[in-house]
Amino acid sequence: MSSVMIDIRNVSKSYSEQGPTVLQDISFDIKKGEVIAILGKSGCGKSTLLNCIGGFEAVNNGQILLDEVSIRKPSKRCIMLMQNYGLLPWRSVRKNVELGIENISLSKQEISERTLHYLRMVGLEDRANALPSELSGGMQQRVAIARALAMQPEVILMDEPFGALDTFTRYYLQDELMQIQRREKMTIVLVTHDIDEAIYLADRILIMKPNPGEIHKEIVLRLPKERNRADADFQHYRELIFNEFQFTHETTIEFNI
Ligand SMILES: Nc1ncnc2c1ncn2[C@@H]1O[C@H](COP(=O)(O)OP(=O)(O)OP(=O)(O)O)[C@@H](O)[C@H]1O
Repeated sequence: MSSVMIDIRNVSKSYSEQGPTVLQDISFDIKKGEVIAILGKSGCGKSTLLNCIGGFEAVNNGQILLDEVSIRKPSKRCIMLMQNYGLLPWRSVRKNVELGIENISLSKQEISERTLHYLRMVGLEDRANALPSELSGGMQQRVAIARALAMQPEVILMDEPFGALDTFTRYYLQDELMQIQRREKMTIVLVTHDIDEAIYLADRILIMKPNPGEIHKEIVLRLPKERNRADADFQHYRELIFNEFQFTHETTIEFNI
């Protein structure tokens, strides 16, 4: 994992001429196969940054390069996984996964085989004919992950992908995602509010600060790929990040007994 894949150079962004600067002079790079988490308080510009990387929003200054070519519009090499799953309610699970690969030059059999392959990978091949409404939130997110994987992108952008799920489903899907990421060697950029999720999944965490949105700190996680939320190194990073957000030690409470 060494070559730079995405290069974000001095990027600034406002949504309108008179509007506030949402992103200011943001620069960092993302290596092929790397998992980057972008962490920050609400409104600091995380989703805006992700949308600029995906080519859904234009930048005002600077540029974003994918393999040295400027990103100006969305591409199949780099796709977005939304928090609300983006499934079509009238299409079966299988048909939802096929949606992403219908318009590329694959035969019907190839589409069907690829769809089943990724549904199997997320453990849902036996629900292929169900409608999204017949599945739990976690299962719907697995369908969305299978649909994204079936497109075989090189980069997956994730905006709070597990935010709406309960803790156990979230842990389960985080584990599943990491196994798939290792197998498929995808590059992932993950926006999250969840400090533990960032430490559990990422190689590197970028902490943003708001008004205007800037990269405040980069934390390289020197942890093995197989992580344990309970071990001392994990706690060390948790404390480091909590302190960055000044969650801890803002006030001292004394108890007089
Ligand atoms: N399409 C838009 N038009 C105008 N302003 C926008 C638009 N999208 C976002 N903003 C503004 O840009 C700022 C950053 O929003 P953004 O959604 O990128 O932040 P965020 O860090 O992802 O927030 P959250 O964690 O709450 O999702 C906010 O002030 C928001 O109101």
